[in-house]
Amino acid sequence: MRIQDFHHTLTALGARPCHIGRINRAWLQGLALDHGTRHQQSADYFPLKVRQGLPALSQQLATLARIHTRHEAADASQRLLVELADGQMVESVLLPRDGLCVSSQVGCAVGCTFCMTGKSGLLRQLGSAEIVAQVVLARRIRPVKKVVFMGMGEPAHNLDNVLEAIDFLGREGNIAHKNLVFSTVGDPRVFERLPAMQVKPALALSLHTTRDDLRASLLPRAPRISPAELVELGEGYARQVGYPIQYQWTLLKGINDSLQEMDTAIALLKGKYGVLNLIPYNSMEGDSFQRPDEAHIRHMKHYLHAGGVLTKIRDSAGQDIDGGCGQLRARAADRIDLSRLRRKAAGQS
Ligand SMILES: C[S@@+](CC[C@H](N)C(=O)[O-])C[C@H]1O[C@@H](n2cnc3c(N)ncnc32)[C@H](O)[C@@H]1O
Ligand code: SF4
Repeated sequence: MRIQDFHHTLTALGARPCHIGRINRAWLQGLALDHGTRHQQSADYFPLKVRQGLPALSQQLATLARIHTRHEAADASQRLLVELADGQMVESVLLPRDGLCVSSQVGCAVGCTFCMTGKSGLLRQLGSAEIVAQVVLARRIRPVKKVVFMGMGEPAHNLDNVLEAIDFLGREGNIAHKNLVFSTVGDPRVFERLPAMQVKPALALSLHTTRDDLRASLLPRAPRISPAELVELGEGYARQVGYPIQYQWTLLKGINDSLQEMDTAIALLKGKYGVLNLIPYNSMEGDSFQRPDEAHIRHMKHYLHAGGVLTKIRDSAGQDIDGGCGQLRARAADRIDLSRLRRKAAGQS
């Protein structure tokens, strides 16, 4: 379901923009849709037909997403396995300091070799209302002031829904535009659409290496844009919006953690309006990748810093609870007959 469908239904019931605005804000705060204010009860505010239609609409929104399981981690993050109306599952992660990581797709077509979400391929897109519903669920647990699109899926492959959700959260959801973070492997459409948005999100570019050939093998179905070109495009966007690009670098031992790689990263990123996030690989069962040793990761950070690149080490949240993107879902899917969900996604009975 898209947010615009929700709004069309309200308009058909006779709701005016001011009514729709109030209903939006109630939904986004996790309150009842007919929530009144201290000064004005809903009966005095909404037209009768709107009031009569709200219970059915509330029911529809409530079934968009519900918490299947909740896992609290030692680092104050919480992973939510969220069940959608058709039984598909996605992950949302409540991050420390009022952040939330949301999913934009069930599965992902890019197929990064180190990512659990990529293993299933794309099962289906999330509607914009399903993306926002993850924020609503999280807000019932604790405040959310930052939303990062770093959960399951490639936002650039579901642009209309993701941008609609960003616009809605930025206008009505009380979230600063720079606190909406669009994370992508990079796609020409991103650099056409984002600069034209009224709500311009911050951008995270999943770079992982400066080498074209290595990037092509790690991210097999990402658009073929060279790392140098990606950085140039990212720099243009960062200068336009006034907030830095976050370059993501999932650290894989012996693959993209050499000092030679760091030297080329310095050559590419020094002087750029960005920050490099080193994300130590979060291991999946039965794979061949490893994260580099702690001492090497710290050395890399200092080396990059000394070379003039602002660098941070970012562990995936909730290391003790299947912290890698897609791992919770994968475990649950082992238990709930994945093939049935695949048939459902393909529209077969
Ligand atoms: C899951 S992706 C979702 C957003 C988008 N598809 C992207 O790649 O930027 C968010 C980030 O998680 C990282 N990631 C995926 N699997 C990981 C793993 N096993 N360990 C560490 N980081 C991982 C990716 O490299 C990416 O930077
Ligand atoms: S890292 Fe991002 S683009 Fe790659 S498979 Fe995972 S979700 Fe998709």
